[in-house]
Amino acid sequence: MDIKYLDLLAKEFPTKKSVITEVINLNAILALPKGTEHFISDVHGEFEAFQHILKNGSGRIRQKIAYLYHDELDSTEQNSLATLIYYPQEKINLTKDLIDNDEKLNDWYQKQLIRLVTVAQEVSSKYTRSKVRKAIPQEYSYVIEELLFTPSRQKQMSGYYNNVIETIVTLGIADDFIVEMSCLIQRLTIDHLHLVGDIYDRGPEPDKIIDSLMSYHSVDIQWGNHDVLWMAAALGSTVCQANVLRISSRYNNLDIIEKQYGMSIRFLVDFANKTYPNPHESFWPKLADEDSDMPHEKQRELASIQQAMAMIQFKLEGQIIEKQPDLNMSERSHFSKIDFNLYNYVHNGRTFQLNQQDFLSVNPKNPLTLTEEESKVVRNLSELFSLSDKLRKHVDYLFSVGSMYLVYNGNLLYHGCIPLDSKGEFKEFKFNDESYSGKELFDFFETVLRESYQAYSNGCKLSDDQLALLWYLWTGELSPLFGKDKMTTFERYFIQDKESHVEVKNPYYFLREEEETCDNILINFGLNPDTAHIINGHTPVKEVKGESPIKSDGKLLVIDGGFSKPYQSTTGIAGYTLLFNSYGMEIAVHQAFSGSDEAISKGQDLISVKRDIYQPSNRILVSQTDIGRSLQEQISDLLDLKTAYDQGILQEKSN
Ligand SMILES: O=P(O)(O)OC[C@H]1O[C@](O)(COP(=O)(O)O)[C@@H](O)[C@@H]1O
Ligand SMILES: [Mn+2]
Repeated sequence: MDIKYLDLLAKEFPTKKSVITEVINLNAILALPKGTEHFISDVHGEFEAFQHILKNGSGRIRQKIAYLYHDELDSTEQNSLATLIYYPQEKINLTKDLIDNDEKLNDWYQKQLIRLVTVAQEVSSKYTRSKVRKAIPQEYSYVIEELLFTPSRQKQMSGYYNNVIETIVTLGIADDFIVEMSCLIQRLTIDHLHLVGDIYDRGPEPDKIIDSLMSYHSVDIQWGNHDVLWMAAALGSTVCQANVLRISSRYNNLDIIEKQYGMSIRFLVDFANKTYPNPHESFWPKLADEDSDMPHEKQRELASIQQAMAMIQFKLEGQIIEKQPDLNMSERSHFSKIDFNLYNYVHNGRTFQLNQQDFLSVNPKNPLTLTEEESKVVRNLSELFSLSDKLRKHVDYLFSVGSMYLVYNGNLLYHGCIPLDSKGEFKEFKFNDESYSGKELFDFFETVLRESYQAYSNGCKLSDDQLALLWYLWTGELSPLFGKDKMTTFERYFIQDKESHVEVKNPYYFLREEEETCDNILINFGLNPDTAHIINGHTPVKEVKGESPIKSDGKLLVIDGGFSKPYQSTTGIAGYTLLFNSYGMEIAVHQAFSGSDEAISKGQDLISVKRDIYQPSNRILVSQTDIGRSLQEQISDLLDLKTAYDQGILQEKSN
């Protein structure tokens, strides 16, 4: 090994003894069971449901409780302990309301504390002490360490536990202590979280999801089409900004724009009210059940905004399509194709009649040109997007932990698809005389995104190519994040005939049922098809129609979390998440989440079934993971350093 590198390493390990200690420590870590990976996708702004699944580790905590307490506690008591761990403060408050006798309450506290310590011991058992120590909150570190690290039998017998726990209750810090212990259990149950895309759109609180991810202990993100739409909007893409505003008004989520991201869009509301005061019914907002009694006038205003933004969107999209023939999307430049005398347009030899004639902001002679007022709206919006510090912070975060795909512990993770032709060959996307397919296509778009981010961070405007490609990622036929032949937004607004609304999925979505397809993909990404899995988000699994999230005999797993309330009628249940721990992989099936209040009062996890994907014959150890491989490299470097000390090439430094 390079002597310069050894010299550097020697600064951290100046003596032979310190080298040996570290080698023993790292070797011990390699022999531990692998940590639990948790995969979640398509959370679509549903913060509460997302939090619930984070808190319960997709049922993992409830499993641990069942394992520890199957003899001692019945299922209701086990649920109650689980709820305490997920929502400690709320559960304490609820209990205080129910128990008005101090003695009984103290008794309750003591019981719960002992149970929490037992669960915490169980979930910390597969980590080194040093890792657990780092996760323990400062305030009670001494007591928690004392309770966790000393053999429980011995202490239970001597009454030691009861004594410590009694003191906690007498000192009046039991509430705090329970909260800290519960958070520690949550923290230790999941070692690493993968979010397989689509944090944004449809639901009300994507910003809170990102905030909670930012404080989560270990996470990566595979960008979804909706995430990239917001990232591109933040980087100054006006066409993506128009899409974001259109979708936000469609789902009554303008508060995200105005309150959370601090953009004051009064000018847009005024413009929309004036330009489209009587919007067509197809622009009416999609409301959550709890908002269904929204006053008509407010709904009308949202529809006006949606229509005004849709018109701007279709113009800007048409402009990009005409400027960039390489996108191969001329069919999607709708306004250029409309006959504004007959209000119809011809597509594939068929004439489609439009369902409305309200094109008040469109000049039939120059249908793609923004009016002066629209230009002003676009300029103002663009400025607002560039000024939002919070959005900027969130997008910085998405770039820092996110990517188009990820290879992690021998598995391949991506949101959408690998575009294929009907024979299963990788489809080529041609742009500026270059062709990209398979992994190269993902890498190409990743570079486009990162270079655009760099340019924007340096205060530069994005190039036309960059702007075109970012928008294409959202909606283009060969976008690995989208995976359909077209996005029929225009048709759904303007054409009655439902046939025109169909979006045809890329052949990938039926070919992924076959092992050969999955093997080809895995090989293309440099993975071993005999052991690797593909983890895929994006498409709701239609369980009601008999579809399974497990494809190709378990090689590919679709884990659309089905969080999005407006889509739950399609899926039949809410959706799926995945766990990968030292015993193998299992899919958790979730029922629709009806709010944390209900979860607390009913004490239910809403996870109905677990399906095993694969179970290796032996437990998987850290040595078999990516981290394990890097620890093995560190050990080998340290052994080189030891040899250098042994042979006198380097001198030990005593301090
Ligand atoms: O139901 P909406 O809001 O009109 O959205 C439909 C659009 O969303 C998409 O399904 C994309 O969103 P997803 O990534 O969540 O599937 C498009 O294919 C479709 O045109
Ligand atoms: Mn998606």
